[in-house]
Formats: sequence, C-alpha cells, structure tokens
Amino acid sequence: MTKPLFNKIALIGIGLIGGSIALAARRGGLANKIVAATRSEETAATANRLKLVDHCGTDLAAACQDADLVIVCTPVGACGEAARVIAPSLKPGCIVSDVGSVKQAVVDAMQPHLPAGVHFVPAHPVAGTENSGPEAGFAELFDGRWTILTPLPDSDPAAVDKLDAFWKGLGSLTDRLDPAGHDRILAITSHLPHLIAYTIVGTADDLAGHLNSEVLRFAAGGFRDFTRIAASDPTMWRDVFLNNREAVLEVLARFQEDLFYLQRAIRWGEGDKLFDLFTRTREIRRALIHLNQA
Ligand SMILES: NC(=O)c1ccc[n+]([C@@H]2O[C@H](COP(=O)([O-])OP(=O)(O)OC[C@H]3O[C@@H](n4cnc5c(N)ncnc54)[C@H](O)[C@@H]3O)[C@@H](O)[C@H]2O)c1
Ligand SMILES: O=C(O)C(=O)C[C@]1(C(=O)O)C=C[C@@H](O)C=C1
Repeated sequence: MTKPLFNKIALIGIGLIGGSIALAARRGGLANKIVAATRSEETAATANRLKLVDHCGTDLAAACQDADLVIVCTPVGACGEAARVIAPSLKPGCIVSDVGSVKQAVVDAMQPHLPAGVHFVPAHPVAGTENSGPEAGFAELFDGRWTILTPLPDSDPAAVDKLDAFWKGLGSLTDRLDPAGHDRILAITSHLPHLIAYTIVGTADDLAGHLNSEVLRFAAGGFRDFTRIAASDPTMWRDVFLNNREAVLEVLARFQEDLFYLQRAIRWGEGDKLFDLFTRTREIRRALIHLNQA
C-alpha cells in the first residue's frame, strides 16, 4: 500500500465541499487522520453521525493542531476570520488552502493572518451542486472535474505540487491560474449564470403573483434547469457577489449590452441576427459535450 500524502488533514467548515473532500480523501487513502471543525454544534453532530471524518468539533484552532494540511471550506466571507482564529495553532511547514469560489478576496482576507513558515496555496474545485450542508457531501463530486490552484508568487513550489497531487487523488483534473485571472473567468462562467438564474426565477414568481396564476406549475425544461441553480445556498452566493464585485459588474454590463442587441432584433424582426447567434451558441454546447464537460 502507498503511503498517504498527509498524516493529518483538518477541514474548517464541513458542508457540501468539506464533506466531499473528506469522503474522497478517505476513498483515495490520502490521509491517516481527517478531522473537521465547524461553527455550530448541530453541524458538527451531523458530520459525526454521518462519519464524514474521524472527529468533528466546534473548536477551529484545536482541529488544526498537528495538521499537515488545513483546508478552509467555509463561505468566502468567513475565510478571513477562520484564518485569524486558526493561525496560532498552525504547525510550521503545514499547507493551508481553501475552496472559495472567489480567489483574490480570499487571498487578501486570509494571508495577513497566516504566520511565516506556513505554506498558503489557495484553490477552487469547479464542481458543486445546489445542495449544501454536511448531508450533501459525496465522494465522487470531484471526479473528472477541474480544480484550479491559484498559487501566489512566493508560494513554495513543493507545497503547490503536493496540493496538486492531493486534488488529483480526490479525482480532479488540475490547472493553475493567478487569483485575479481566476475571478474574471469565473465571473462569466459561474457567477453571472447564478445571478441570471436567481433573477429569472424571482421574476417568474413575481409575475405569478401579478397574474394571479400558477405560472410555476407549468414550468418545464429550461425553466426547471434555472430553478435548480436558483436553489443554491443564499449565504454562499451573497458572499461570492460581494467578494467578486468588479469582475461581476464588468461582465454584467457586457451581458446587458448583448441582451439589448437581442431585444432590438426581436422588436425589428431581425431573424437572421437571432438565428446566427443561436447557431453559434449551439456549436459551443456541442464542443463542450465533445470535451466531456457538459
Ligand atoms: N456549493 C458549490 O457548488 C461550491 C463549489 C465549489 C466551491 N464552493 C465554495 O466552497 C465553500 C463552501 O461551500 P459549500 O457549498 O460546502 O457550503 P456549505 O454551506 O455546504 O458548507 C459551509 C460550511 O461552513 C460552515 N461555516 C459557515 N460559517 C462558518 C464560520 N464562520 N466558521 C466556521 N464554519 C463555518 C458551515 O457550518 C458549513 O459546515 C464556499 O466558499 C464556496 O464558495 C462551493
Ligand atoms: O453545478 C452546480 O450546481 C454549480 O453551480 C457548481 C458551480 C458552478 O458554477 O459550476 C458553482 C460554484 C462553484 O464555485 C463551482 C461550481
């Protein structure tokens, strides 16, 4: 049997992502011991009942003692405070990472608290579902999905490679980007789609009220897909938008222009404009299926 990559892993926050990391790490034999700590007694009790980790408590600092890898798996807005609380108990030489959907703001919030001698390597698994909490975790979540590491200019290359190997062991494909570049890409591929889904479902619900009719009862196909995305965790997504403000506002402005273009084409009966765009976007979907990403 090969030696596990880490002796002890500590997960700070254990919901969909923390729970899935724990299960996938155990499946891959990546650690001798996996512990977690979270904010509420109730979540800790659920994580213990489901045996997601060897032990889950509510003392964040205690969980990190002697850990070789610490991964902060809380909503983005809580990462800085978590780093502040765990900092005194981090073992020199350990790797500290996170899974936040936004990278630059998390780096800015966590880095000032982390002591010298600790290797900070932020990361983001681009895999998820609309479900949250410890019950939502599953071992296969990362299989064949990308995880983006966003090392800092002074990150230790050996620590970056070790975290890369860990994510591969969880089933992920891995790549590397700088934090700000990551945020610009995810603003269009993940954050804007969520904003649109939240908007369209809210608008349909408002319309249902105004029309005094059961608009949502007849929802099928496309609209149903939007409702899945719009069921995603409100705390997580509030934090994403507040922490990737500039990039999201930039793509939103661009999106609004493109929407006006379509609005105008519909108003003036310019079917060729609609047809050309829909043909181009259909090709994009087909290319993604070809790459096994859809
Ligand atoms: N859900 C997704 O699809 C997805 C995908 C990739 C990355 N992410 C990122 O992963 C992180 C976690 O998301 P999730 O979906 O697992 O959320 P979740 O709500 O399922 O789990 C979050 C966990 O953090 C704990 N927590 C919250 N505030 C805390 C605090 N102040 N101190 C300690 N623990 C705290 C919660 O109790 C819970 O255990 C977020 O930063 C999110 O942006 C989410
Ligand atoms: O499939 C979903 O439910 C997701 O929304 C997952 C998704 C995404 O937008 O792709 C959501 C946020 C994460 O940061 C990464 C993955």
